[in-house]
Amino acid sequence: MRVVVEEEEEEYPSTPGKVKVERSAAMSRQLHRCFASTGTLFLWALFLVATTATYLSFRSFVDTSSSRYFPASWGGLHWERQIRASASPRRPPGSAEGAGLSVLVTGAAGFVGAHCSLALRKRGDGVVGIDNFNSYYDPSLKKARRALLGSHGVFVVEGDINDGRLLTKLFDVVPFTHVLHLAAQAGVRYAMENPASYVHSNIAGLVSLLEACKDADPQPAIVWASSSSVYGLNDRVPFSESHPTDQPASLYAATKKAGEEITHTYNHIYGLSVTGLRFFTVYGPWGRPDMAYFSFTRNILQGKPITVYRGRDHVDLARDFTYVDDIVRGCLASLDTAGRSTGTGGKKRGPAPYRIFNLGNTSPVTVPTLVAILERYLRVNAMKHVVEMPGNGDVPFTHANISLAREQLGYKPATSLEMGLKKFVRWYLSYYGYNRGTHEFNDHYL
Ligand SMILES: O=C(O)[C@H]1O[C@H](OP(=O)(O)OP(=O)(O)OC[C@H]2O[C@@H](n3ccc(=O)[nH]c3=O)[C@H](O)[C@@H]2O)[C@H](O)[C@@H](O)[C@@H]1O
Repeated sequence: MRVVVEEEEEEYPSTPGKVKVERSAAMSRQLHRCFASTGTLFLWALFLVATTATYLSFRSFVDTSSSRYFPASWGGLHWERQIRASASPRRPPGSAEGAGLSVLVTGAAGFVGAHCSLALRKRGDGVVGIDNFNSYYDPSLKKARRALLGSHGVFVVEGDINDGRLLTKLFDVVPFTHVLHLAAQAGVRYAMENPASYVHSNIAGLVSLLEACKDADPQPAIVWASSSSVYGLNDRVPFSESHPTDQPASLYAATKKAGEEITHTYNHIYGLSVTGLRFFTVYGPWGRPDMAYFSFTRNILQGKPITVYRGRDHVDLARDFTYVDDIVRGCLASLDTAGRSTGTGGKKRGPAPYRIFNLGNTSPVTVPTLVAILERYLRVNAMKHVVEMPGNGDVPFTHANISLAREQLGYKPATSLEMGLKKFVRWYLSYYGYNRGTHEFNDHYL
């Protein structure tokens, strides 16, 4: 305050004689002050520009961080037209099954994803797929599945479910009625080699997808793939949905169990309709090369040994192997009975369904029996290395109780392992070709 008063006195001198000298001194002081204040202003301006630039670049980082990690192979008017066309239901007017669904299928170039997408398309539903075509197993098989889907009018976007911008865009372009979420890092034993990939796909990817779903308007109903592995060390058989699932035996199982809890949260807070399906060792044509039935077939045909795990006390391992067509019927029935999500704009408007079902075959078969069936169809004896099951996340057996799915979904598995493997082997030979000079194929059984 004092300083201001003194300055005012200097600017307006009370003694006229002193004016000239004092004025020039004052002017120089004023100039100096002016420069000083311009300097301050300049500094402030610089500071503001820098802050704005930092803010803008932060915003643009937040906005585009996903596209930095996921190079954009999507977008544009043509792309949007393809998405809309693929998502449009084509059921005949007045169809008994209603107007048709519009389904976003994640993991559409995967084994179950491709089968479900085709089945949905064949009955007239709209389907858009998304898949990141990762190299967990041969991506050329995924591309072949995509080509098959393309020939039936199903468009598959190459992208990752962790790419929030892509998901938001998809929901902007299409008001999907349902999401069939099958994208995941699968495989029980691989989790020891690459644990981060399970967290990336099965946890972070799931949350990213749920975020997009809860923000979408309308919110879709979600049907997604959990796993029989959530039963972990449970030894009550057959496995029922009411049994505890708090003792997973692998990180894979733990991420699927976490998925069940995470989806429950989104159902509770945002009113998303959620159906979790516990698949039991799904197999069939166009299957996954990392699974035992597939890799055994390949090795047997190539004359390479196979490793057969055995449980403690020489007890054979057993699985409730479930044929893919049965699983597809369970998935479609789940979509049809899902019930609506209730939220809009991220806000819950009322309670929404939260369901969990086992989808198994209800008749476990031992691994040696699986091998024997393959040997019979392939007419080649396998070179078997029988080793004790390593402590790598495997469980000794699985067996589904499917009463709940039967009652609520009308689910009724219809394919025995014998029948299903016959179809698988036929597909395998037609897809990969067969060297008749080396191994004669047993047509009698096929
Ligand atoms: O039911 C499920 O939820 C799971 O089913 C399969 O997991 P898994 O049952 O372990 O299927 P495979 O990897 O095909 O193994 C089948 C059986 O063959 C045995 N096996 C596997 C590989 C091998 O080299 N030797 C061998 O004896 C396994 O121990 C197991 O008992 C899938 O790989 C999982 O993605 C899925 O979630």
